Amino acid sequence: MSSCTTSFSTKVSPTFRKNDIFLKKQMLGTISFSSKKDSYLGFTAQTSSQTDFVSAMDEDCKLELKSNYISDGYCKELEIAVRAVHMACLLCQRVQENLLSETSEHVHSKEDDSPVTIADWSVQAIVSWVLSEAYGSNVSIVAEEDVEALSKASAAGLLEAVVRTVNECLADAPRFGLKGPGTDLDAKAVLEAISRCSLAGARGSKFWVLDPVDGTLGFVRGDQYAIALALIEDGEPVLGVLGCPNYPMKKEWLSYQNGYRRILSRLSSSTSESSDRGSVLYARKGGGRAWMQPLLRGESKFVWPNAAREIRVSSIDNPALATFCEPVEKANSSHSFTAGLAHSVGLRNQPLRVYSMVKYAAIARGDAEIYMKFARAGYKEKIWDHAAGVLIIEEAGGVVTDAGGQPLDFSKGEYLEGLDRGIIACAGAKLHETIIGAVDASWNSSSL
Ligand SMILES: Nc1ncnc2c1ncn2[C@@H]1O[C@H](COP(=O)(O)OS(=O)(=O)O)[C@@H](OP(=O)(O)O)[C@H]1O
Ligand SMILES: [Mg+2]
Ligand SMILES: [Mg+2]
Ligand SMILES: [Mg+2]
Repeated sequence: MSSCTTSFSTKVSPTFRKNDIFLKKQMLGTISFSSKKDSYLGFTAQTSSQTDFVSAMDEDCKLELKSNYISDGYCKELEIAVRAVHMACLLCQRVQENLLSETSEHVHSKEDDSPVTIADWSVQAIVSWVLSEAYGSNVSIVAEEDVEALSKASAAGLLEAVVRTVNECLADAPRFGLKGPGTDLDAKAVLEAISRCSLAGARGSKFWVLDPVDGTLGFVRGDQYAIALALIEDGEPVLGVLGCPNYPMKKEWLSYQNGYRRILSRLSSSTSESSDRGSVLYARKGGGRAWMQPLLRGESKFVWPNAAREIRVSSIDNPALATFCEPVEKANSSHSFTAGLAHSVGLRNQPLRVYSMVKYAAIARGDAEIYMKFARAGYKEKIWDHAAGVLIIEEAGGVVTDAGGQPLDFSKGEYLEGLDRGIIACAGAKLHETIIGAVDASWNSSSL
């Protein structure tokens, strides 16, 4: 992604021609004419910098493109977010391999008994540091982890491991076309980077949302997990990046359940296969397009830029042929309710139980058609568990709502307030309607 492509249309004089733009825009790379209907001209523009593009168009062409471009843009933000997530994926792969080989690393329990590891804190530090370098230390980020446990005197060894992991990862920054810190970050700088990501520190209507490791349980069990970064503006995700370090470009290994650990250890010892071990998905709001990149190999000389492939949701709309995903843990979503619902709509395939937002990735990539999550009454879904996945599915052609058919509301702080019963993501509107109808039909007789 050394440059960014954006599409838009604008009203111009009927005599305006493609060459008028080409002649004046050498600095922009290419602008190609896509359609001319009445007095509207469609463009696809490739540019390396949002600012160049906007100012050049204004100056030379006298077109009012500024607001158009900015609302369709997020070009620079996406570029940085994708690179930060790639770095985070490699960090997590290294930590997970260490966990699996049972050498050193620690898994801790939070107050709600959920796990947290050095990968969760380290990724949060990395992403926070990269975004702060790009946008200043006032950048607004809301993320899952805090530094309470890490700052205790008894956690000195843990903090040391996090600082070491962060610095190892930042040393790799130039491979991703990013500038590293020059000298290693000390513990204070790492703690600062982590604690900067708080709801209290999120100013204004535009902020980043980060789940440094989603599906930490899957991560510590040597299975699927994701790194999820999104940008929210005016209550809606406008950019989403999902790093899936154990979800290769090829889909086969996704459905390999019961024994993922063995697959992983084989992959890490095999150079040819490990080159296709993970993927990073991303999208910007409004373009109707989403992409996927292979993860760079940890040890190789392969450097940025990385090639991307466009992804699209599945075209299957017949429940009998569809596959549905759901959380692995019964405690996180009712398996009995979805089993009844699956039966009622004629879903025949076994549910694909996968940890983390990899479920959203599976729908966006066309590897499954339906994702359902019905948490127990009283549980409030967090924005970082959904923002990136929702946008990527929508831009890849899918539909995501609550069980009442309403869009998820990212405008009320840390939680998805007002969520009706559960979350339903589908490859298309027809399947979505079917599932929503079935939830209504079976809800009252359920014990949820
Ligand atoms: N009780 C309860 N109900 C519903 N959801 C909960 C619950 N507790 C936690 N969480 C959140 O679920 C996130 C993991 O979701 P998954 O879909 O990966 O679930 S599962 O691990 O496959 O069962 C997980 O995200 P991470 O903490 O990032 O792993 C939690 O935010
Ligand atoms: Mg967690
Ligand atoms: Mg999560
Ligand atoms: Mg998490």
